Amino acid sequence: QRKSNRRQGPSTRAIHLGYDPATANGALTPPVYMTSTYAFESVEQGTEIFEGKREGYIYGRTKNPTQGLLEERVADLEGAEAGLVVSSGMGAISATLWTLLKAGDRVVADKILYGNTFALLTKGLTKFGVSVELVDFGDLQAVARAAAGARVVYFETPANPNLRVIDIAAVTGIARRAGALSIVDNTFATPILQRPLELGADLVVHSATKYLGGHGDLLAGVVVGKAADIHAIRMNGLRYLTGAAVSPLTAFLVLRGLKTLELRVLQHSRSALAIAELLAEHPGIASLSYPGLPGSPGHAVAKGQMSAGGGLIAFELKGGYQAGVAFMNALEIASRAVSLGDAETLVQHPASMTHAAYGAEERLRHGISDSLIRLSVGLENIEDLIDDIEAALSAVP
Ligand SMILES: C/C=C(/N=C/c1c(COP(=O)(O)O)cnc(C)c1O)C(=O)O
Repeated sequence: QRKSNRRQGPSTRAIHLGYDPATANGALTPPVYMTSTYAFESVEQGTEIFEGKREGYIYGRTKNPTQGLLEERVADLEGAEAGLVVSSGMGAISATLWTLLKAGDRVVADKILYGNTFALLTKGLTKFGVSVELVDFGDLQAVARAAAGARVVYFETPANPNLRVIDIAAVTGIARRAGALSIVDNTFATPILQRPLELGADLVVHSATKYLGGHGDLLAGVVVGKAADIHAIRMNGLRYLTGAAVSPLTAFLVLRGLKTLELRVLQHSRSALAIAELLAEHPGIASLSYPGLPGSPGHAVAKGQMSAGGGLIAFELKGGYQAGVAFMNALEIASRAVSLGDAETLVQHPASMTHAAYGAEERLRHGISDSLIRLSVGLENIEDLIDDIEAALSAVP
């Protein structure tokens, strides 16, 4: 019997919750159920499971024991009743939105989103009669005006790619008062640094491809929230709207990633802060955005909802686009690659890569400049990263 009934920390829960080796021949790590279907003891048993009268597994597109343990652990980390894991972040976002929305509904979303989320909203949902209104979520009056009559209010914070920070409690409060559901994409911060459900959000989505998996070796997506909502997204959004089922092997790899999530996110944050401080002092930097840095645009709001700044930094060089390209091409440890949250440091050019879906005019209107650089700070030793960045900065003509 434990001395205190204190709640265990996130790492302890991410490593131990919901699995007892005694249930699997003593295997310390959970089995990977590589099966597409499940045998019933009798027709009657199968019928009862289909009817939902009896717990059980039917077919790999909706449920799997390895996936289920991961869903339990991610939901626990986010403080959610339930979770659903699918095959990519876009799979989680589309399964969620297709389940909640029908023709005639309206979505209010922040203007700064991952490029393909922007495309799903503006080019995907609108084809089926859903209207989408992009609003500056920094202007709470504008959000309140737009949220009236909306079905969903959707945003990322910190947002991809310029690390814009949005006040979760303020925006989710506006959504609730308007009778709209609020959905927050928590990919950049992770539940280690911020838990939007505790701040009023109804649903949280993740690209588990990023920090949750943490090793650049998989694609997966997550949505967590109330059990009834997650059940509906599983049985509609996953089962027949998207079919975006995750591989049990991938679920096992994300389970493995979760064991070090806290360690990694705190290390990413320490290294990113050290690099942000270096860039803030560098004469060649024109603009810098890092939620954990005093003076950075979203720092005041970030301090109220994030326990550290995370691993992403967005900045521009004084020489604009050309200087940015020269800098990125001169890096030797950082890889020129999209994605983020990997052990490897990654650098990319949003305007021509992750946010090309916006188009040049929309990018400018939404504050994604052609000279913006997005840096995902990895787990390499910080001295090596600083040497690499300083050398690349001095290589800029
Ligand atoms: C190449 C991918 C990048 N991002 C993706 C992403 C997704 C979509 O997640 P999947 O890629 O479908 O797992 C959802 N939500 C956020 C905040 C994201 O950044 C990238 O920016 O570099």
